[in-house]
Amino acid sequence: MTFRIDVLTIFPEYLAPLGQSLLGKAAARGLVSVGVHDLRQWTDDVHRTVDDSPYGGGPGMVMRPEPWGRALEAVRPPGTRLVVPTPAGRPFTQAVAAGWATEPGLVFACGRYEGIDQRVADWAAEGGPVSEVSIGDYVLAGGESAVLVMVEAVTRLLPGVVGNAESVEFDSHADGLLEGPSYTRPATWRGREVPPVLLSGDHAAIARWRRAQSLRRTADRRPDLLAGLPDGALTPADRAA
Ligand SMILES: COc1ccc2nc(C(=O)O)sc2c1
Repeated sequence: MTFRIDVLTIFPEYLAPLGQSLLGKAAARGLVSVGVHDLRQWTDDVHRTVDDSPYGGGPGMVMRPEPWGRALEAVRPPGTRLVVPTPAGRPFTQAVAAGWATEPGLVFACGRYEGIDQRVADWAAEGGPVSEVSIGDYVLAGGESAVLVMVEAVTRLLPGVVGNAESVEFDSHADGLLEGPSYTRPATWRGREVPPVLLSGDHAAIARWRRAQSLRRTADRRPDLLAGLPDGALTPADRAA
């Protein structure tokens, strides 16, 4: 089953990286298909206008609803989730990415200026799920960077995209915790040793050590993740770590 991604933007060249590396290989293998569309195709004036002044006054410009309505009618398969990156969105998380990866595809609407007329998302909700999401507590100039982030997070979870499926399973956030430290050769580098347990061949001890490191790093860097774990996620051994 090919996962279909469509992106609507006034800066299609910004999404060129979607054709590279991991996603490029996945597309070449038919796992993913990507369409990037210039919103101005659906404008209705000689100047190809996509923005206008905000009702009620205020700084900046708002993206007009008409081009978006026509573009979404042309591009969005019925029932497909519409994702609208916005600083006012719900958090985009690994769990959200995992959920979206089980769907047939996604359509992304990249805002610019002060955002898209709210009636577009409200109207689009009549034709399928709409997710207004943010990739973090900072403000970008537009949705394009956020789309690159979200497309990468989602597509790497699709079956067959990442070579070693196990590596996805042990990613940071995959189990709600941060990944612990990783090491490779040489065993000693500039006077620094690799933790001996990793050279011991004792796989049970290595697994315990890695879990303890993951818990310690999460408690230190992201205590909010620990607080958000479901009941029973931490074993007695975890609590003793
Ligand atoms: C106008 O469109 C925007 C502007 C800023 C912005 N910032 C985002 C974020 O996720 O931080 S998404 C997004 C979309």
